[in-house]
Amino acid sequence: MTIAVRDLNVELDGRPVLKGVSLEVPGGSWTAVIGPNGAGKSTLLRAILGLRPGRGEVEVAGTDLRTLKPRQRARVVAYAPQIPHLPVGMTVFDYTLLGRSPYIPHLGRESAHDRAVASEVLERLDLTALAGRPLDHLSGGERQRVVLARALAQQTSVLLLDEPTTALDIGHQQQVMELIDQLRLADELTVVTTIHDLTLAGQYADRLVLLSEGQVATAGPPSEVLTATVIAEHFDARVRVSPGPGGRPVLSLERP
Ligand SMILES: Nc1ncnc2c1ncn2[C@@H]1O[C@H](COP(=O)(O)OP(=O)(O)OP(=O)(O)O)[C@@H](O)[C@H]1O
Repeated sequence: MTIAVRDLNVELDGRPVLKGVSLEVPGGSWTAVIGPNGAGKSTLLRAILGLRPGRGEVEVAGTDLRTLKPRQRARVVAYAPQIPHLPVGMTVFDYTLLGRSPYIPHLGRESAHDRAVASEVLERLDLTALAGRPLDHLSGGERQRVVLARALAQQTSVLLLDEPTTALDIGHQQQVMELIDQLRLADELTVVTTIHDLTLAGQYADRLVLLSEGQVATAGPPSEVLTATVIAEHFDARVRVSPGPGGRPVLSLERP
């Protein structure tokens, strides 16, 4: 499912946060939205989801998600927010099962299939041992994977993930990124992630979109976007960029 954003402008508290943003994410591809703190990355994800009103067009497979009811929307797009609301006392399994809500009839109960999907997702994310644990008894990284589990349990064609790896150790970062990539290839998922780890973004995404002060500063394949000059200009950081696996750029910080 293609995502198309055209000339999107979003104001929050009367302040322009996104200014004339346009981007096209082809179906089955992975786009990483990068940029400094406060650039508007999370706002862009929420606008695609239809949760931030704005001027301009946002379409997923030709449909403006703002015109859909929440249940319909949740069958098309799954969203893992950066700071999720986690119900106190709810177990990991029940929280993951919430991802099946769009498929459960009103006043109905989840089916054996819904429970099987939730179990399978927990297994793939290495969370089976925590299934009965309350959410408030988890570490930050465990909680982050559970939020991703809930999103994956929705089995949508589009995944919007806001900083899915920030709290994860290096092994779980790799596991989560590999899993997203496998799902993308196997099920032709369209993925948009915000991500601060630029090397990780460059290793997995087909395309990077660099937001700066609410505007698209540059967009393209990782090797074109992740240059020392671009990073210095927009992040005020000194980095060395060397070719990594498959020619994809690897960044290392250089002390001034
Ligand atoms: N609900 C809100 N009301 C008013 N301003 C907001 C709101 N949410 C975010 N902002 C402002 O909008 C700008 C963009 O915020 P956003 O969260 O989209 O940035 P970001 O690029 O995701 O940042 P970060 O990398 O720090 O997560 C920031 O200046 C922020 O202070």
